[in-house]
Amino acid sequence: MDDHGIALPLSPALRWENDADGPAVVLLDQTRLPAAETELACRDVPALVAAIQTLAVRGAPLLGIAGAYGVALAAVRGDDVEAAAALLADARPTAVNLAYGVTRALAAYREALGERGDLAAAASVVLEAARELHVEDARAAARMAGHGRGLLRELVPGDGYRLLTHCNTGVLVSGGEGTALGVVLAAHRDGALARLWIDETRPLLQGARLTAWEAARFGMPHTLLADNAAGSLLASGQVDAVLVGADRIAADGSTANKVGTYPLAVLARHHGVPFLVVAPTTTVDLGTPDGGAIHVEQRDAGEVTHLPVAPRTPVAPAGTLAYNPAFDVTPPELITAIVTENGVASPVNGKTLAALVDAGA
Ligand SMILES: CSC[C@H]1O[C@H](OP(=O)(O)O)[C@H](O)[C@@H]1O
Repeated sequence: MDDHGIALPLSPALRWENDADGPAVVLLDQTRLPAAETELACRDVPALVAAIQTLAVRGAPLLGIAGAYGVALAAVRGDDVEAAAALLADARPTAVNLAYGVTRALAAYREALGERGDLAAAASVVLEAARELHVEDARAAARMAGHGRGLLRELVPGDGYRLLTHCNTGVLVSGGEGTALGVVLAAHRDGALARLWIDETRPLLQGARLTAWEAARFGMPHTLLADNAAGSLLASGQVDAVLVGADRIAADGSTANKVGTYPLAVLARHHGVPFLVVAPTTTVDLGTPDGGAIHVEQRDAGEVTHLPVAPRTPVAPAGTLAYNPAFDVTPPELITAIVTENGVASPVNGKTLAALVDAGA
């Protein structure tokens, strides 16, 4: 429930548990989807860090929530909370939300400990801080969906939207119903979604494995495509808008998102198709001035040379070198609008973006 007593749809991707086996951050293991829906109970911070690094839990807003619960897990266990927070914040570099969630939880812990000097009391305070972030993100997801559906009504004549998305941005990245896919879901619930085109999103196939799984669960009309087919699809006139998420939005509106987003933005601009980024203001990092200052995570070559699902069949000869940036950066001039829980920034620039961040302060 949110603070107005309104039932908020909380994501199935992550929950806190403290049962006979002790405290745990319980995840829907995203490395096993779509073949299996299995839970992964992280009972200490090293296990949660490993889950973050293997993308058992992933997606910027959800990483922030996981990081905050990780600090709470260390506190409840009586571990070194400062050391645990450092491990969590460094688990993945690009999504600003992870460091944000960890920092916010750690600040709550430090304040409580300073005031009361009581570890148990501080542990309950930081757990409540994690829960607050969780609900805030679910509320932000609902508000982004509202702003996004309004923008689509302005941009796309009639109903029957044909929307293209990249990677995965639904319940599996959120405390609630997601970012970009949350907007698509709202359009679907309005009866306005004719087709969701899903980029498979090499190399880890978040689109094929996760977005198609979410679209099927919600009954959305959807079609999967190889990333390389997006250009001819846009050229064919079958896409009314492209919607993507974000991992870090710099102060000038430059946006880091899953690799393949930047070429999609160039294609969308070339074909005159609106390109929308949907992200909560916790993904905006006014301390990072522009795209060149964003640290893009480089990941293991094995993710490119092997399929991402068991038995991880090699698709290249042994010893093949691979270039595997997890993200790329789209400049603000290629982005039609950034949709946040506080409203829409368009044109995308430092002024319109800062106004949305300030609106939530
Ligand atoms: C809206 S957060 C989802 C965002 O995170 C994904 O990256 P990863 O799967 O590596 O966590 C991708 O960039 C999505 O757009």
